[in-house]
Amino acid sequence: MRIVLLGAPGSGKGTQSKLIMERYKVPQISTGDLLRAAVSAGTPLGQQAKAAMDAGQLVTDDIVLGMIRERLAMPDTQQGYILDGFPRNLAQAGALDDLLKELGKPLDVALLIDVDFDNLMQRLTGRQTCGSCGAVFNRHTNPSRKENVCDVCGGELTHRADDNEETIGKRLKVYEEQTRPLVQYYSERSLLQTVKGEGEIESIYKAVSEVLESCRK
Ligand SMILES: Nc1ncnc2c1ncn2[C@@H]1O[C@H](COP(=O)(O)OP(=O)(O)O)[C@@H](O)[C@H]1O
Repeated sequence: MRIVLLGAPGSGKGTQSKLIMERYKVPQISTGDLLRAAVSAGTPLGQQAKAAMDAGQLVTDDIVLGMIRERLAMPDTQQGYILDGFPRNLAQAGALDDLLKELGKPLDVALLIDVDFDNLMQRLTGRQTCGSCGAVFNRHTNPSRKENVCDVCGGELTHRADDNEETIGKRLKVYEEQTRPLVQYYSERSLLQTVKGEGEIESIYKAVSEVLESCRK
């Protein structure tokens, strides 16, 4: 199944992607993760991308499209994939359509995880990630947890470089201006499905999997 996951920063796309990946055995392709890996490896591409990422702006379409083109040529995407954080604007969506036309493998669904603005802000400002095992926590929603210690492995919790209040505001603005138009784009192509991304992770995932099952038929 070929899935585009849409949603603002903090909407839970990454969390839901991982659950979908386990169930459907398709890889999650996160342009954010690919870019962060390039930045920490210090590749030329990473060096180019870093400034835009730190400022909460989008990295240029050329860089991101090159990465996606390479990734979709890998054999593990034959049975499908989850695109998480891509496309992020109309130009990227058009380029993705062209690429998939070339490959003869169109998308099955664009799934929007819909979360209110206030909720997003709270989630993003409290987000902490374990440096050892990658688990994600929120100090607003589980304040009883020991400060900066991972519940899963005891590792140290860190903030993502772009999870500070100023950058968060910019990322949400970029989402509103550049990414939200994709909702209409996919709706016009009869590919859009929406689930509410508030409440328990498991109940959101239940709604997500119901949508995906209905798309498989
Ligand atoms: N498809 C993309 N196009 C341009 N820039 C991107 C794309 N995906 C990720 N980025 C860059 O990486 C940053 C982090 O992306 P991501 O991990 O998806 O974050 P978020 O949690 O804000 O959705 C973005 O703010 C942006 O600078």
